[in-house]
Amino acid sequence: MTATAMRGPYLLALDQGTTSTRAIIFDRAARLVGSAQRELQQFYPHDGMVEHDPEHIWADTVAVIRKAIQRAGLEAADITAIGITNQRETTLVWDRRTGEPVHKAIVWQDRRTAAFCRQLQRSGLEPLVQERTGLLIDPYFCATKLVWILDHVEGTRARAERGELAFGTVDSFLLWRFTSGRVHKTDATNASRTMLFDIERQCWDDDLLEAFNIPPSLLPEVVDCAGEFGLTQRELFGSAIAIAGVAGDQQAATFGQACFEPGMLKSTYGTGCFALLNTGDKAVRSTNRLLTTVAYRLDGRPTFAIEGSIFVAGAALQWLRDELRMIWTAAESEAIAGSLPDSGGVYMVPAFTGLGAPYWDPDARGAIFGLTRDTNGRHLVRAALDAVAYQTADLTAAFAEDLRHAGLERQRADAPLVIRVDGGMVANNRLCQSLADYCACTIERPAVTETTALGAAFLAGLATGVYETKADIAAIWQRGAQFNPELDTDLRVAHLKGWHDAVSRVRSNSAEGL
Ligand SMILES: Nc1ncnc2c1ncn2[C@@H]1O[C@H](COP(=O)(O)OP(=O)(O)O)[C@@H](O)[C@H]1O
Ligand SMILES: O=P(O)(O)OC[C@H](O)CO
Repeated sequence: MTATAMRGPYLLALDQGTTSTRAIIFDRAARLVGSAQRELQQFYPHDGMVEHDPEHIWADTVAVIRKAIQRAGLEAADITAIGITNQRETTLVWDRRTGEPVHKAIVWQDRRTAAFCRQLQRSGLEPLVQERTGLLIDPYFCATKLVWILDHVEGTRARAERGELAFGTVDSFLLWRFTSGRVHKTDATNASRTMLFDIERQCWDDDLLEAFNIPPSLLPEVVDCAGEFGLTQRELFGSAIAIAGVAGDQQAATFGQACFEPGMLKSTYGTGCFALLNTGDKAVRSTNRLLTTVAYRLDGRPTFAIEGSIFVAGAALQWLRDELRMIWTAAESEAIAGSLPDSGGVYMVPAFTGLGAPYWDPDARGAIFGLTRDTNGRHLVRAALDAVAYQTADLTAAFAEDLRHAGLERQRADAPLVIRVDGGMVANNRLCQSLADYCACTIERPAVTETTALGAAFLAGLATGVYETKADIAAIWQRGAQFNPELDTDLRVAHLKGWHDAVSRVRSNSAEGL
């Protein structure tokens, strides 16, 4: 269907992700009307360091929005509102007067503060961090990255103390630029990833700010995910557009998947994998080292989630493609892996940047086990896909236990756990089947798999009356495909055991195990 055959209102989602920046325009029924995308340059200045250029992020943002509007055959005035969604935890500091960043953005994957985090753990700060923020001490989150900038970029601490600088995640930086410095805000989901935000009281935490020695004047105001975030400067797109929604990308995907009820679970498979389980108005504390986070906040009321974050999912296939040159495209992994009954006893633990949930081991490194004389490239491809499924199975086991502890078991104990999946990898049917097999649950793939962008559009639509309630949005969500477990239970148990043996051998303290 062409844009002209469709009718407004139109919502524009800006999805600023780790590897690319996308603008997607949806109509009210979540049909895609126009889109544009730009790859984002990655900087690896040193082992374990990952940076982005904030000026690239800004230039790409403006360019993809203009292009998407043009491709949709629309004008800025036709867009009801913009929803912003972004790679989370990536940390920026800029000058309040000029808007100029003082350093490149330090990306969520960056491990430069690993030693500092170990020192903080030894100092006994972790229980306070867990209680207030729902997080664990890890280089992943903003706080230690921000401290690094204040301590390593000459003059920044003094300038911060004089109130001259602003800190924010990518959403805040974009809001600042869109509004020419008039708005310094973030939403509660992005704030909940900083390690400085009290998720129960929904405010910045003075004790943590003091412990990290962070001047409060740096911080943005924290607001709901749907509301008034200001207008884009008129010169940018021809006329001003209202910004009416903001959420971190994994939370936006949760919203785009219409996971509005406690017990609903989504898992997104891109560079990494991030699974969020809605726990309603209760901030459930994990007994399995999962994170407690804000899923979304509307009308001042937070809805919480527990989250399992896996750092490497699709990135393992990129590695097979770019470094080992075993495949030409990630997509061909489906046929290659599907040509084998299993990985032939080969296990790949893709801990390239350490292990995330539930292990949280920044010093673990990747390994391949079980090689024999007849192992070939196809086994490695299968092992890479299976590793994504095994890691998800670790998360679902942890989710199930946490729910039991919290007395939040699914409404019907005999109903299979359902995971709504999305992200670039889930085009792969072999992966979806392995997810169903190893997690022993039903996998639902929506008709629209751009759920991150869709979630941001939904939030902007809620704020502007395009949708009246979340129920309107839930009615739009449609299943595209379903996968059910087919693997024999004994094989499932044996393969998971093989995986856990492999994981225990890459742990930096291998005695710890799971
Ligand atoms: N058909 C496929 N099978 C397996 N992996 C895929 C497939 N298509 C894309 N990928 C992987 O998905 C990732 C891209 O997904 P995307 O959601 O765009 O990621 P991100 O938002 O993290 O940049 C890449 O790592 C790529 O290797
Ligand atoms: O940009 P993505 O899709 O790789 O997501 C990154 C996450 O938000 C990191 O927490």
